[in-house]
Amino acid sequence: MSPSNPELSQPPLRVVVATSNLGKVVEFEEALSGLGWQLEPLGDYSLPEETGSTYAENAMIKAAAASLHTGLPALADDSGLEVAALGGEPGLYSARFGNRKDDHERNLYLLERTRNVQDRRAKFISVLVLAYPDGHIEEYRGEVDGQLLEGPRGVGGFGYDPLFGLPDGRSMAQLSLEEKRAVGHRGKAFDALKKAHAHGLPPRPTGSKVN
Ligand SMILES: O=c1[nH]cnc2c1ncn2[C@@H]1O[C@H](COP(=O)(O)OP(=O)(O)O)[C@@H](O)[C@H]1O
Ligand SMILES: [Mg+2]
Repeated sequence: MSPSNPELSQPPLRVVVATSNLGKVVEFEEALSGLGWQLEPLGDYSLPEETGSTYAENAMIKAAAASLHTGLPALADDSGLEVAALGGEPGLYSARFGNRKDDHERNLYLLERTRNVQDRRAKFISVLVLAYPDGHIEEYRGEVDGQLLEGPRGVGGFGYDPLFGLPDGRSMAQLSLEEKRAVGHRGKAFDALKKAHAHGLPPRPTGSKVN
């Protein structure tokens, strides 16, 4: 390591993971290992309500609030499942679909709502927002197409993963963390983020844009 290289002499970029969803925390850590960032937990801080009308707005609300609270850059994800036969439901409201209380109940409700439905097309969408304390925002999006299964398969992942079928016949819950990152919506959004931050990018100078 040459001390004359300013990038290598920078301390690691500290980034707050602005989610209280444990499934997402695991995926953030796995996906970002290798970037050299120091990921900081959200701690006791409660994120504001998702009052936006798009995934990007919701992710921005969460990331900006966490960044303001901590004085550090903060990374948030807003994501959802869109089922073609339900006109894109649950979409933005995936986390509270049918007012069901947990992932298991929401999956049962989804199966109920799609019983005897022939068109099983579904897609997962993730939007990641990295917000800096000075108000600068970066946004990355990823999507994956699949088929709603007739019943749950697999025990990995979280949320609707056991009901989300991939072209190879497996459900998203049957993939390892690495496999889900390679084909999944959040993994694709992370790929875009990592591409923009390749070369061990140091904290961005105020006012300039990274992507
Ligand atoms: O990778 C995924 N697999 C399965 N379900 C997911 C995935 N990503 C998001 N979801 C579902 O969509 C919901 C999106 O939640 P949202 O991003 O609004 O807030 P959350 O971080 O509070 O859960 C999750 O609670 C989960 O049910
Ligand atoms: Mg949401």
